[in-house]
Parts: sequence; C-alpha cells; structure tokens
Amino acid sequence: MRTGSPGTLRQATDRPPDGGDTPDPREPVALLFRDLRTSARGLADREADRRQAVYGPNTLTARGGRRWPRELAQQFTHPLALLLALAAALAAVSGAPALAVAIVAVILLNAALAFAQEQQAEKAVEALAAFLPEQATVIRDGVRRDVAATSLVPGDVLVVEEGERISADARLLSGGVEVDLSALTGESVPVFRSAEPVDVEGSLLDARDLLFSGTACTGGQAQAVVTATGMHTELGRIAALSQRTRREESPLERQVKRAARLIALVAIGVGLAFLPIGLAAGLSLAAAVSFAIGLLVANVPEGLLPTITLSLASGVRDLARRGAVVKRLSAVETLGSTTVVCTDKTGTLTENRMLATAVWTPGGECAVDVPVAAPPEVRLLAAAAAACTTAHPEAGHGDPTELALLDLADRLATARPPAQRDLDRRALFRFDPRIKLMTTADFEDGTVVLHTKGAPEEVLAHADRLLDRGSQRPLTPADRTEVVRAVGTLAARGLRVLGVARRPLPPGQAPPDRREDAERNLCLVGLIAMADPARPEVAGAITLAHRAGITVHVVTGDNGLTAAAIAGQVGIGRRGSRIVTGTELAAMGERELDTLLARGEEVIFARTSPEAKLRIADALRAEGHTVAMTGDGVNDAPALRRADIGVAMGRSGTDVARESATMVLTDDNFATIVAAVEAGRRTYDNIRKFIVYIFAHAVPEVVPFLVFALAGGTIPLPLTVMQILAVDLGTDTLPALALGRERAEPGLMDRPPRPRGEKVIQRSMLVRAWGFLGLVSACLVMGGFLLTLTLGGWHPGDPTGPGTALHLTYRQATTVTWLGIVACQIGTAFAARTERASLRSIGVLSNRQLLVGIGFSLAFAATIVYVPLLHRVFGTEALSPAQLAIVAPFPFVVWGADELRRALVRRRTAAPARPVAVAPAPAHAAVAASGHHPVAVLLARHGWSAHRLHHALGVSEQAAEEIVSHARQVAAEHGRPPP
Ligand SMILES: Nc1ncnc2c1ncn2[C@@H]1O[C@H](COP(=O)(O)OP(=O)(O)OP(=O)(O)O)[C@@H](O)[C@H]1O
Repeated sequence: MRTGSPGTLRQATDRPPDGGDTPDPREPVALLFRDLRTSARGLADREADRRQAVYGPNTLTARGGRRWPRELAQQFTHPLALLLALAAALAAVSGAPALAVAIVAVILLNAALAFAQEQQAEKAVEALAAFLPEQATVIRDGVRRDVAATSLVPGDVLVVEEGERISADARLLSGGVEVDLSALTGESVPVFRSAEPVDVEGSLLDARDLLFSGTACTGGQAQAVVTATGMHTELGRIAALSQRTRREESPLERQVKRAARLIALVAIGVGLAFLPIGLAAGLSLAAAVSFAIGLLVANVPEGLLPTITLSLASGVRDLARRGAVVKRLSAVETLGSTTVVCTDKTGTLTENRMLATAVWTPGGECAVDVPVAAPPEVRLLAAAAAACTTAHPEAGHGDPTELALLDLADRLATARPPAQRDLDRRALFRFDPRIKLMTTADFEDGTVVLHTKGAPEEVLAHADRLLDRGSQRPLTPADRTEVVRAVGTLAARGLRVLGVARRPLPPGQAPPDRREDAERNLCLVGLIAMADPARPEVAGAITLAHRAGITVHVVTGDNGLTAAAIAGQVGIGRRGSRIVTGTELAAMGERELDTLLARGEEVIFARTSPEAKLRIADALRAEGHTVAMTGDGVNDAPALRRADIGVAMGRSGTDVARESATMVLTDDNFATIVAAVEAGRRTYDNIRKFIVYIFAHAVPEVVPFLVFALAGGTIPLPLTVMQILAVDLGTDTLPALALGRERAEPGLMDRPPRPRGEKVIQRSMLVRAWGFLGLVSACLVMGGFLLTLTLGGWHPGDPTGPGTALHLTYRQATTVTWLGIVACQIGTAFAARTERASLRSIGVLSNRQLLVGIGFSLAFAATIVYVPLLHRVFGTEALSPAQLAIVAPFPFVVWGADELRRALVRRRTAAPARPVAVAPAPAHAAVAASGHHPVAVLLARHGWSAHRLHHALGVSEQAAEEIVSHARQVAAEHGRPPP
C-alpha cells in the first residue's frame, strides 16, 4: 500500500483545517480522515456550515484583473471607429475644427453606447448561471442528500454517479468510476479511477484514486472525500482556465460585420465622389472636403453591431425567463431557423411522473392502480423489481421508473427499506441504455439472488425459464409469443413496460464479476406497466410547431408502440408516421435513411441507442435541415454536440449532457423548445427591423447634397454637415434599440422556417429601406426645404449666404430639412415595427421603449432647434409654428405610405404568407396523407417549383418533384389551373 510522504502530513488540530493548507490527498485514507477531521459518515451539517465560513464557497473566482478597460479600448480600435477617427483628423487639418470635434463626439458616444450594450449582453449571458444551479450529492451525518455544489467543503463525503460533473477535488473511498478529464488535460478518452490503491508515479492528475473538480463522471458510482474546494482545486490552480474565454462571434454578427464594412466602403466612395461634384457646384475645397467627410460619417453604420449583440442578448434573457437557457448568443438565431426537432419521449413529451398501473404474470394481467389483494406471484414480481433499484425516495433521489417500482412494492407491502436493500446488495450492474438492462445481486434468505429488469424483449432474450404460479418451468416458444403479445397490449395503451427476471445463485456462490455472466439463464417473473401521462401543454406546442413548418421526430429508448401511443396523443404523426426500431435503423443504409427522412413523415425511432441519435442528426443535417435534438444521458453528449441545437434537460438530465448542449430546458418541457424557436424567430425578425430603420436615414441625408450638386448653384445646400452629424449623434440610437425588443408579428409561427444560410440583410430590405422609406423621406424633406424657402420669398438662384436678406429664411429652411429627417425617422421607426402585418395588429403604442426613444429624439431635436447657443454650432434657427406645421405630418406620411405598401404586399402574397395556418383543405389532407413536408405541399399549390422547394426547404429533389406533380394533379382534379 502506498503511504503519503510524512513531510506533508498536517498535525490534527482543534480548529478546522485552514483553507490555504490542504492535506496531501494521496496519504492513507485513515490519515486523510484524521487531517480532514471527517469520517465515512461525512460531516455534520453544522460543521459543514462552519467550514464554509472558513473556506468560502466552492466557486472559482475570475482572475486576471478587470477587463473593462481593454474592452472599452476595443471600441475605439475596430475598423469603423478607425475610419471615423481618420475622418476627424482630415476635418481638423482641412480647417474644419468644429466638424472634427463633432466627429470625435460621434466616436465617443458610439463607443460608450457600444460598450454599455456589450456589457449588458455579457451580463445577460453570465446571469444564466443562476438558472442552472449545480448540485452535488453528499453524505452528511450518514444521510445522503443533494446540496448546492457551491456549499461543498473539505471533509464532505461526495457521492459521484454516472453523468455527474465532479465539483471538488476528492479522494475515492469506495467504488470505481470512469472520468472524462478533458477539462484539465484536454484528453477526452475517459479514464478509470477507483478506490483500489495502485501505485502510480507521476503527477497528481495521473493518480488512480483521485477525482478533480471540473471533470465529469461518465460511468460507474463511487464515494469520495473532498480534499479541496474552490480556488484550492487543481482547476482553480490552472489560472488560465479561470479566465473567461472570449465570446465567440455568431454567424449573424459575422455577416453583419461584413455588410457594415461593405457599406462603409460605399460611404467612402460616395464621399470621394462628392468632392469633384461639390467643387463643380461652386464649393470651396475646404467646404467640399468637409461635406465629403460629413457624408462618410453619416453613412458608416457603426452602431449596427453592438445593437445586434444586445438584441441577441435580450433574446437570451427572454428565453431564460421562458425556461430555456442557451449558452451561446448565436443559438438564438439558429433556433429561429429550426426545421426539425428530434425529441425523446420520457420527461419531454411526458411528465416523467410514473405510476405502475398494471402487471402481467403468466397468471394474466392485473390492475395495480387500485387497492388490490395481489396474488403471491404479483407480490414477488414487485419485490424483485424493487430489489433491482438504486433510488432513494426518502431523499427524493432516483430515476422516476425506479421510484414507481418502489412505490408499487410499497403499496403491495413487499418493499424493503432502501437502506436495508443497499446493505443486502452484493453487486450492481447499472442500467445501460445500450442493452437496456439493469441487474443487481442481492442477499436474500441466506443466498444471493440476481435481479434483472429492463426492456421486455431484452429480458426475454436473456431468460430461459418462466415463473408460472410459484414454480419455474422452461420458457417455450408459445410462452415467448404470449409475453410479446402482452407487451404489445400494454404498450399500445401508451404504457411503459418493464420485464423483470431473477435467478437465485446456489448457496455460498459469490455473484458473477462480469455482466454477461449475471444476465443469463434468467427466470422471467413478469411485466410491469407504468403510465406516464403526456404533458398537457405539449399538444398545443406540436400544433404550433406544425404550423411553423417544423417536423417533429420522436427518438426514444422506449417501445415503439408506447411511443406511438404517446405521440398520437400529442399530435405527432398526424400527417403520417412510421415506427422504426433500433434494429431496423441499424440495418438501414445511409441512402435508405435519407429517403425516409426526406419524405417529411414524422418518424418514431424506437428502442434507439444513443449512437442512433448521432446518425439521425447527421442524416438530417446532410439533408440541409437545422436540427434541434434533445438528450439527457452521458451517451447523448455526441449527438447533442452534433445537432445545430443540442437540448439538454435541466431537471432530469445529466451534467455531462447539460455541458454538451447548446440549450438547457429548466423545465424539461417540449413546449419550451417550441417557445424558444418562436423567440429565436422574433429576435431575428427584430434585427432585420432595426437594420431597415438604421439604413433608411441615409437617403434623406444624401439626396439634399445630390440636389444641391446637380442644381448647379440654383438651389442652396439644404442640410449642413453638422446637422447630419446631429442625426447620428442624438436621434437614431434609442429607437433602434427599442425595435430590437419588438414583440412578435402575427403569423410569426405560420411561416415556414427561414432557409439555412439565408442572409440577414436581404435585397428586399434594402429596397424597402433605401428605395421606399428613404426615398419618401427624401422627397418630404426636400419638399419642406423648398417650401420654407419659397414662403420666405426665395426664387431659384437667389443668394442665401451670410449677410443676404434671405439668410435667416435659408437657415430656417435647413432646420426644416433637418427636423424633417428626424420626423421621417419617427415614421420609419413605426413602419419598421412590422415587416408585413399592419401596425394595428400589434398595437400602435405597444412598444413602450420605442415611445421613450422617440420622446428622447424629440427633446433632443427641440434643444437643437430652440437653444440659441446651439444655433451657431449646427447652423439651425428657431422655427415658427407655421414652419413646424410643415414638418409635423412627415411621420404620418412615411408611416402611412409604408402601411399602404404593406397592405398591398399582403394582398398580393396573401396565400403563401400563412401557408400552414389554413385548416387542411381536402386536397391538402390528401397530399399530406402521402406524408410529405406540409409546408412544401402548400407552397407547391401556390406555384413554387420543385427546384425552389428543394433549395428553400431542404426537401430532397425527388420529394420536391413528387410534391409538385401531386399539386398539379390535385389542381386538375378540382378543375383549377395548374399552380
Ligand atoms: N432504470 C431502469 N432499469 C431498467 N430498465 C430501464 C430503466 N430505465 C429504462 N429502462 C428500460 O430501457 C428502456 C429505454 O430507456 P431509456 O431511458 O433509454 O429511454 P426512455 O426513458 O424510455 O425514453 P426516452 O429516450 O424517450 O427518454 C425503457 O423503455 C425501459 O424498458
């Protein structure tokens, strides 16, 4: 046996061990217990509290100092900020110091806003930790209980089980576990660690009997005594790990960054082009340069990216409130484009509240959900199943299946207390989702009895005898058929069926070491059927998912008939479904699987292995789908990582699954996935809305310059450079932020999913922003300018410079132009709130933040127009009520014009807009019955080509052809023109 080096031994003292001086974890257990002043019964609660005061909470504190100075500095060094700085320098040297100061103000203001938005975004993501509190199981005062991982202290006895994250450094006391050390070593192959002392030279991480904080248990069960917590753990010591990693950039942000740079280039082009035009129109070189710079500054969309980040973060926060914690900002946008959800059944579609309702023995079926005087064979069945459990109902700990079995045994008065059961246990082969069996060896009446429970067909495959009315006999083929029939009858009622078998070992024989030796020659005792009701909210969520063009496949470890019954109850597979068992799937080639998935049928993959999930995710992604996949076990981790959105269960799932997932459901509920898709779609829509808004103001800013340049001196400049900057400085940002929080547009979930890879900035948006909203605004502001001049007695060609009679009128006219732009942007903000719907349908005043933003814009505008001190800076002048009256209708005109345009668009494309919302018409039903993608079916009826369906919806080419030809056929049958 290894001994610890005496030099490192601490003297036991009366006070708890000091937090900074941890004992050598490798010293013999007895010494370790002495040094940590603990025992195998764990600490007393009060002692644990005391130690918590000494050691502090078991958390890692971020090192590396404050990061905000660097983050703030970054706001000044990104390419767009540098471009603006260059413009400021140019302005300064070209003799326009006021312009230079104004540009610096733009840079400062933008940096401050961007910084504030990014800090907010980061906080939103960090706050998510609060939604996922980590738990640890400990033994305190000899009793097993769950505590918050932060409350672990040295001396605690930790119980580590498969799937759990290890939250402190610990020395194994009993049992053995497989651990994934990749968080510490980067090596992802699990290693075995056990309490058996083995001498290993080398680093602490190689020690066979130590566990480390931050690693995960991927198999087995063990108890270990905590030797170090918080920053004293190995994880805490690796300083680099405690520094937060940089937030990765989302595809959306990358796309927008690229677009923003492109637009900045265009802005430079426009600015440069203005130089010769301005000179030709009679401007001095200095004036032409400053106008060129003004145009450049006005058109650089520097506020876009931080606004997007903040919008995604607010999506993250919103999702968390609805019970879905996402771990990456980019997940929000991916969620919005989800086309397929692969969900498991137990706990996600169902409540995971099991109740044993019926049992089957060779004597026949017997209901057990009512008080019954159970015959002896039923009592034996319940007792055998209860023996084969590890759950602890008294500690609220355990798999719901096992809790139901213990409850049944309790009701039939055959239960042994869990503590006694654990004392009698001689061996344990845990439930393995691959073979779907669990076996225990238990001491009973002087001998060891093997108890096996699991999927009935597996139990049957390992049994050769049957317990028939108290006596064993060989299992005949007829018996097997009868058992299979009984399973089918129970499963078709949506019940989860378990087979139970046993085998007493000859007296004195020790339990087998190997699982294969334990799980053979079993004697089947009977079947236990459990009801697990479907969650009431799931049916509504499935309907919503279907309307949104999302296909839902069930991928479950359970029996196909059980799964099909539950799926039927919640509405999955209404359009046709197929049950594919794990064995059938294994026999399927890749092409066959592709064809199956391309049909658009909702498939029930039953009795699947975790590896099957990976295969299904791969096949769907290869088809071009965006896949959300749920999972809860250790083995589900690869599939969770491979899917576009891995969804883990916050309540019932393992820590390993939670770590691999992109999204964790705090309520384990399928309906939350659909709610998350909805939130994702809304966030994405909102980003498009403020892009339209931010882009629109460029046109009314550029057009006045063009008019001036093209008029050859007959029309004076309608807008000064400083006025342009004032729009950038004060009036645009808040409404843009408010648009990012807009509520969902009606019909959001009636649209087919956004095709994968679709660009966030689309041509139609630019046409709307520049070609419509911008153009209308430009016409209005130019009209306002010319009207003000004319009413003041101006004629084309009249001089308006300083000292002339018309100068005051001219200054008022430019103020009207400027105020006109602000007014038009207010109209644009209202118009941009919906993409297609009428504003009335979402409530004209429903976005409070927008109203606040507009209030701020108006106050800012009033200051610039009416504070004399600012007149000199911005070249503005106080306006008369009559002049104000010119501008006052602008917001309504812009908004009204867009309202009309949207109404026209709605009318023109009314049918495909809500493709799946319409109740299935007979023709639809007929095609739907053939099992095709319902959205595709409807779009085909509205004239989409097979090619377009294939590319937009990811339907396979063959399926798309079939859908289109079917649509033609249906049209012909109804005497309609072909689509
Ligand atoms: N604790 C257990 N002991 C023995 N057998 C079990 C246990 N839990 C489940 N089984 C059997 O294994 C099958 C598969 O279980 P698994 O946990 O993989 O999936 P599931 O919970 O039924 O469904 P889902 O995959 O939808 O969550 C179950 O249908 C049941 O027959």
